[in-house]
Amino acid sequence: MSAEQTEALLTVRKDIDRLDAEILQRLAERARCAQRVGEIKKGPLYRPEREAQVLRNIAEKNPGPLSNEAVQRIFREIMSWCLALEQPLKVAYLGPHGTYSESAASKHFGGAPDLQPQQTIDDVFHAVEAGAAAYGVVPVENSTEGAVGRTLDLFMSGNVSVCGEVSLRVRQNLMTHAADMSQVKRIYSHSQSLSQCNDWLAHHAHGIPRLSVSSNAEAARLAAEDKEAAAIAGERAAQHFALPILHANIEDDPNNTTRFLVISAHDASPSGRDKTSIVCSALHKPGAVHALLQPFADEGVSMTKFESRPSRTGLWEYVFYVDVEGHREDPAVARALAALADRAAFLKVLGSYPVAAI
Ligand SMILES: O=C(O)C(=O)C[C@]1(C(=O)O)C=C[C@@H](O)C=C1
Repeated sequence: MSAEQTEALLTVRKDIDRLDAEILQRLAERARCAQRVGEIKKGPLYRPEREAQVLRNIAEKNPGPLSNEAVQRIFREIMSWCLALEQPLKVAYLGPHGTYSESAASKHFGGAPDLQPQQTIDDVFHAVEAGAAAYGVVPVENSTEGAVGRTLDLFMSGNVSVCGEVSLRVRQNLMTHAADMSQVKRIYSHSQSLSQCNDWLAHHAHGIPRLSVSSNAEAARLAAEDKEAAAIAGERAAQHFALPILHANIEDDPNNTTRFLVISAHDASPSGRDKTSIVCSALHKPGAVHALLQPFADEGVSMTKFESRPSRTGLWEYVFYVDVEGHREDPAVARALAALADRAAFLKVLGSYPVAAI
């Protein structure tokens, strides 16, 4: 580097040091404000609707050159650590360490909460119902694989509300200590991940046995112990088990996305851009399903999801999981829900929550 370049670099770094000191002072002021809010507030300290508003506001005011996603992720962390000053959060998720559910929990709550891995989706519901964790994160649908049936069934029988959603772009990677595919004798993964990589496996791993295990993280753990094995899992699992990624992004669908819901004892207040999730059942007669959903059309409320599942109670043949745009307190949504309650054999409002901001 020339003397001139060294000089220029020193000047810019001085600016960076000065700005960092200013940011730090501002962060301290912001954290003290959050502490004051915590003293004033009644009820739960975590406010999903307020966090969504802050994140949307940040994207609107972003002057660049950092992307909206970049600044939102930074502010996600700032709020996470400010909230931790008010109250440290416990969040249960479908473990073990390294799963996509863990990534979803971090994406939604930031780095501050105590993330508690659970063995099954049932355990996540139980942890929240028993109050062992204030919040839980459960997978609900994947763009390639469809609905996660167990989660839907537990919403029907369980006693929790939905207070948030997280959308996670799911990238699958083949990770192994083997030097190349010719040395790989078996491939472990969760059955859903194996089927998300069907085409890639047919072309690059033809004839290698695929072994389905309880989670991608478990697959990575097994591959870390066996030089002839590979796992298909996310980057987080590769990092956790120090497994080299031999082939990255091997999912067949370039837009492979999993949606998670955040569960707790309460739902969220209106944020201005919300969704409401319900589960309902129609009376057993012709045209009943059409009639059931008519109130949404009448009130101009858009449906963003409709999923039917065989009822497990024996009382009704099918139950329907429906997401609509808007909060249950919005007048049009409230009227539609009241009309639906009149004609449904069964209705449970799972909760209203902000549309995922990041
Ligand atoms: O506004 C509040 O209620 C706060 O507690 C502050 C704050 C924030 O840092 O902006 C922190 C936690 C809440 O979940 C929402 C927002």
